[in-house]
Amino acid sequence: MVHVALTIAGSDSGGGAGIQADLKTFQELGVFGTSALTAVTAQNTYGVSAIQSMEPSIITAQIQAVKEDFAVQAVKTGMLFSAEIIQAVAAELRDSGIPLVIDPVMIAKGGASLLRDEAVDALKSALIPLATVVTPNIPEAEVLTGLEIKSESDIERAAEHIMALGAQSVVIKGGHWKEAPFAEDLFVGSEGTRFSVRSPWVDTKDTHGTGCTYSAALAAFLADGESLPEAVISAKCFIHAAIENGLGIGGGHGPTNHWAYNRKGGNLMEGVAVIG
Ligand SMILES: Nc1ncnc2c1ncn2[C@@H]1O[C@H](COP(=O)(O)OP(=O)(O)OP(=O)(O)O)[C@@H](O)[C@H]1O
Ligand SMILES: Cc1ncc(COP(=O)(O)O)c(N)n1
Repeated sequence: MVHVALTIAGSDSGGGAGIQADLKTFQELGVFGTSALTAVTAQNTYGVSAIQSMEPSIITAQIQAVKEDFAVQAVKTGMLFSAEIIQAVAAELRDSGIPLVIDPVMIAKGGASLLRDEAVDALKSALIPLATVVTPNIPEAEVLTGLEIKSESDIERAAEHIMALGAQSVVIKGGHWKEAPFAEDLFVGSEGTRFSVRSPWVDTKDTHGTGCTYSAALAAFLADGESLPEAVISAKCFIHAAIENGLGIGGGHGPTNHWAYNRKGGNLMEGVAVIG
């Protein structure tokens, strides 16, 4: 049976992040990708030059159209931009019973804001409580928790804080913590499940869309029936292969390689280790 996943996210004209990255990832992982577009960005590997968000009503209509026709097995959210959009998305996902990956996208690599400041409260109160898993990077975890993250114990404290907002589990991604010996993500789940997944650092500027690609892979592996801890490990393998085999296109922060995982045979743990 073909599994179906839904991404609710913004468009990146440059194709490396956003809904484009999500659909490429779903496709590579054999999951049928559907989408609800929240915003259009004019964007390339140098940055974002314009943003136009969608009316909440057309976002609601897209989600309903997909849900009415398909048995959606996992949903991921990316760029949501405003409190109104977050409320509209939350209304459609509440009580849906579908595993939900929330990537709390806030700032694009070039510095553009993809979430209005006043929308952070809505994210925390309306959407995060619905999450199967929330996947902040370290700056996003700082905004969500109000904590300054400077150490491993700060990362653990931030994870607990996000769980206290009502999320079932959290992955704090370590891609921005360059002083750490590994690119290491911490998973904290219900009933005390806790482990880290690490890979060697890849020395590259081509990391545009890593967060989107990672959370889309996590949703795809969940749609495919993996348990949450399994999907967290598999998604790390997918993103590590994608970063390690960069495409070398674009003059700024280039996209990652969505083909790499399968071209290297899929289901690979190469370089990835689970700790704890
Ligand atoms: N240079 C790198 N080498 C290896 N792994 C990396 C590197 N950069 C990020 N990662 C991994 O990529 C995934 C995404 O992490 P990151 O913290 O970069 O997310 P993000 O900040 O949401 O993405 P972006 O910076 O593109 O917005 C994580 O699994 C992280 O460990
Ligand atoms: C439309 C859109 N959505 C999300 C991101 C962030 O990308 P990421 O955090 O994956 O690099 C982006 N640059 N553009």
